[in-house]
Amino acid sequence: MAVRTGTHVTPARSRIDDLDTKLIALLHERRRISAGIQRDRLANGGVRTDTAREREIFRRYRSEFGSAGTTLSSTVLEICRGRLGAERAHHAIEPETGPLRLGTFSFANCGTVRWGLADVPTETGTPAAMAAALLVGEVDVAPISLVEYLRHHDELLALPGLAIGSDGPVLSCQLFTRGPLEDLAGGRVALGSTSRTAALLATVLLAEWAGVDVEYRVEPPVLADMLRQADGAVLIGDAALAETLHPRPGLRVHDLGALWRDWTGLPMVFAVWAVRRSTAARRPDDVRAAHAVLLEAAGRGAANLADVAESLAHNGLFSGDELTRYLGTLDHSLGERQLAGIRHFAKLAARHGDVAEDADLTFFGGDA
Ligand SMILES: C=C(O[C@@H]1C=C(C(=O)O)C=C[C@H]1O)C(=O)O
Repeated sequence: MAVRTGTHVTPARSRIDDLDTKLIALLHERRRISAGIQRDRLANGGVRTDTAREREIFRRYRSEFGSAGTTLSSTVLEICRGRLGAERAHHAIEPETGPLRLGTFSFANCGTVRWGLADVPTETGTPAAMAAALLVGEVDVAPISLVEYLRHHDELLALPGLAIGSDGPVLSCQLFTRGPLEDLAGGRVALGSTSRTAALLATVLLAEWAGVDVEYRVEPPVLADMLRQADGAVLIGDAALAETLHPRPGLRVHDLGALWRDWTGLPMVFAVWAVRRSTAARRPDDVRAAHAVLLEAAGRGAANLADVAESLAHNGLFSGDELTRYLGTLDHSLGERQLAGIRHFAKLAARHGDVAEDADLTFFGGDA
């Protein structure tokens, strides 16, 4: 189908539409074939999926497209065989020895921990890529979006004392609109595809606090494109921070951490650190050691925020002062108030149908 801009059809756009049509048809075909293979595997007494094979697929996409390839392959697999199910955790491929593989987010929100980790090798990626890597066993201990944790709570354990959140403004989980929130009623909000928690928080806040009914669409996290088709947009990470520190004229920036605290009086936790239950059961001492390394790294980073900020400023996106302010705003703690925030959010999330009623945090070591 051709797309019209003004009165004339753009040939390049119509080629893109053709390609999307073909990609969608290919995905349908892939899903049909995959369903047949899954049926055969189950009929022969096997499990529905083959983790080694899926890892091969992840690697292939990753070698083509980097961390976006990991996200893409996890989405392709999700379309073809359903969500990552409990059965796969038991089949994640895990080395029995050697150091556990640590993950962090590529965003500045992990800057403090990354700086503290210094030479400890880590994998970095977007929250979506890290969630996929943790669930399929490509990393062992990594931060994960709170919503992804809650969706997979029966496969994961959270690490005590470490999170990514805020007790008030967060600066990097934002809803951008042209007018007041009430004006969104009956309109459309684009949700950046890198986000799970902020996206769900925005939908909860708009429905339950602002009382507006809105249509949602997941879009690539590029603000200008998102707002071309929608009245509001949710962004996270460095892109959100940049659009907050240097706002576009005419746009209103609603800080989701601040809205949540105004509404509930509680801090918001956007991500926690987690380990697969299977890894925790098989290598408890190694997980304990990795946990200690992470807590120490976070502490060392927090005690040297100006240096952390300088190291991050080298990428040229933000100044050292901006980063010092941002890193000081983030809350990496996971105490009683943060847990109360998580539980309150989990209840609201369940009401909106995105996480199970019984989803809760279970901690490695059995405490908070
Ligand atoms: C504070 C942040 O929290 C994050 C928000 C996430 C989400 O919305 O799913 C996931 C991980 C964190 O990166 C941020 O993105 O800056």
